[in-house]
Amino acid sequence: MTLALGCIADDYTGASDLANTLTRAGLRTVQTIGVPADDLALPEVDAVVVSLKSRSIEAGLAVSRSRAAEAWLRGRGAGHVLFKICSTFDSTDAGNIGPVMDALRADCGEGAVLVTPAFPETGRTVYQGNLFVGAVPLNESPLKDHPLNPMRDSNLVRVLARQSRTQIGLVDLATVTRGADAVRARLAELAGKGIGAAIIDAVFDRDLETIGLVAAGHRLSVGASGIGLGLARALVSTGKVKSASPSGETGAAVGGLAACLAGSCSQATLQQITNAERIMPVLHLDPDRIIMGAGEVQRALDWARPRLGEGPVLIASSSTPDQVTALQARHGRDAAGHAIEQAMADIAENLVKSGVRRLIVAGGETSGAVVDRLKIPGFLVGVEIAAGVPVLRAVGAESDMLLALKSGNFGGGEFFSDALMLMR
Ligand SMILES: Nc1ncnc2c1ncn2[C@@H]1O[C@H](COP(=O)(O)OP(=O)(O)O)[C@@H](O)[C@H]1O
Ligand SMILES: O=C(O)[C@@H](O)C(=O)COP(=O)(O)O
Repeated sequence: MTLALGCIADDYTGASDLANTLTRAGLRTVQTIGVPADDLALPEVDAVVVSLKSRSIEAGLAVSRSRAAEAWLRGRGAGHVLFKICSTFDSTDAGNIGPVMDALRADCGEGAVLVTPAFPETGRTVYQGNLFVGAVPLNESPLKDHPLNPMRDSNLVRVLARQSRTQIGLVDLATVTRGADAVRARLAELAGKGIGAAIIDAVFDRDLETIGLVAAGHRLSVGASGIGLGLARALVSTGKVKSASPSGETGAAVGGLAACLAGSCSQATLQQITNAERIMPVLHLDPDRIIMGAGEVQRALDWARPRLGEGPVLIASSSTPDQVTALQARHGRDAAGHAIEQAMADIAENLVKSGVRRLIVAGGETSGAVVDRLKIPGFLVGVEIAAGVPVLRAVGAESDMLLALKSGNFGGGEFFSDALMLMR
């Protein structure tokens, strides 16, 4: 297998979002959990997305895991590696976008790396280096209240400069609009000044196509699914990949019981949970009791098991920004996040033992904890439920399962019922 494109995603929902985008753009794509074991049977593909849970861990660990993934991808022929980050640039001043980018850049000897989280299909656009989420700048969006990485600066040149050892430049929209040669000239100018990375503006998919054409001639890029779209279209239009029509199939129906877990506290997920109350039983966990180890997991299982035979259930730890802040003040941000993620993983593991084979998880870190606990080594990408969220079929796992890993911010108001309709 010689890969046309190698990808390293810093969380699992982000990885399935990218795998979905690449698949829809005609690349045969598989999503792996971590660096694949030698004996994992992978189909013949154009792109592999290695999913890491490295967005919110210590920067040194994120770097070493990302480099291991890069080595594996380059070893399979990937000339270009995309480091997939969140479309809302989720990170802190300690990292991990800057440190990982610096390390991958040093490994491949890249001049100036193109960086953009733009993903217009989901309302993420970048202008003059400022990230917009829908109609508002990042720092006015719900991401200002993210439980792990509150985003309070919209200027990505500044944000990335605080995390990286290299200077950060800007390739503005006027340059992108003039086309690929203008972008190449600007990048060369920045690299000549010793600037190691540039935020590049993008508002429409056509901007990402221009960026993809340029990036495909480089060894490394950093961004969200939008730049993945640009790269995929460039690989197809230049004949490096023969476009495969996305089958949208994940094989035979798996049947079995269905459940939903929500650990995301995003505004979108909170609304989706409220709407789900109309169509399925919903249990709201008590986060304090989870952290104190007070039997909350057992309470959830005792609640869920008798109901599962009747139809899907939803178990949520999610709370409003004020409640999240208060909980973190009582227990600490990392301790609270970790304990709740592990409780979700405990619940998922036991639900699968009870026969759940169709599982929807809302939240990137939450999905990471759940998928790790279920020891799923990889996924095939199926139909799209909502922009950035496909149905996934587990490969190489103990149980034949369908999953949907939803980024906290993605999906329409009826996401849970939309997903269940497509997961048979
Ligand atoms: N009620 C709560 N209070 C505080 N933190 C919570 C609560 N519920 C979940 N969390 C934590 O918040 C984080 C949410 O992150 P994540 O799952 O990545 O969601 P998103 O996709 O919205 O970023 C996780 O670490 C999760 O354990
Ligand atoms: O790019 C995106 O927005 C998503 O693919 C993503 O990374 C989601 O992260 P979470 O919101 O933490 O799930």
